[in-house]
Amino acid sequence: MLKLERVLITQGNFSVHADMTIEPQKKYAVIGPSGAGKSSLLGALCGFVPMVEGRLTWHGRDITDDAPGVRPMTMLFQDNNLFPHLTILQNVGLGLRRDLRLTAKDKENVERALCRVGLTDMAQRMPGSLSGGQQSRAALARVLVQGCPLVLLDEPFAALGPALRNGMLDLVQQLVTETNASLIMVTHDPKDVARIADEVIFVAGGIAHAPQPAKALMENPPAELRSYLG
Ligand SMILES: Nc1ncnc2c1ncn2[C@@H]1O[C@H](COP(=O)(O)OP(=O)(O)OP(=O)(O)O)[C@@H](O)[C@H]1O
Repeated sequence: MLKLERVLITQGNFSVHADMTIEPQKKYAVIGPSGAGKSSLLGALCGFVPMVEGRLTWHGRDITDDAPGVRPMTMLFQDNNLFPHLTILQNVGLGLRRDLRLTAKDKENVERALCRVGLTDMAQRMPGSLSGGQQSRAALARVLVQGCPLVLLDEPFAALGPALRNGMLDLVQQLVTETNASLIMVTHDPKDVARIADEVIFVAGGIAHAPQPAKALMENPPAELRSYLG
């Protein structure tokens, strides 16, 4: 499990506190007002944003100062981060090897991941020749090959239409279940919470609140959450 122990995350003058445990094989939605610190929280977990106090542990091991690349997590951003000059196969392969010297087994893994997201026929295409939804699938395949126990998504499908978005959310849900990963996903949409989350991390007023069961929290939100939900 991942533990945030009395953590303080800062970005310039902004700061947010967090003290919580992320359990294995659970799905968490991170919600809260704009500018509350949701992206900062995910960035800090990945090692892109500094934790100036407290510590982060993974199965009891302190990983607070570990470089992003060696942490047990992978993050999918809204723009998918596909490299335009590389094929879809190469983009997914980067999830396994940065120098793209893929072994036969690596290639098999990449092809299996592409097949799992329905992109087998697109392997040799460039990202620019794919639709937004297909690009999202390719980015998901790259997350999949990494096989990380924690998958972090920062509003990854905000640019897609509602039907496609829901399809991607369902696919994410299936993939994290199949790989026994935990999911931590920032969203602005309460419908996403109902669709995907076991637990909710509510971020507001300088605090990332410890996770609470999604259904009970959304049915009976405390005042601060109620005013956010409107
Ligand atoms: N690189 C940075 N330098 C200084 N301040 C920053 C930086 N990045 C973000 N911030 C500030 O940190 C605060 C939290 O930003 P963050 O992006 O984490 O919020 P958020 O809850 O994800 O917002 P949104 O829902 O609008 O995406 C904001 O006040 C923002 O201005």
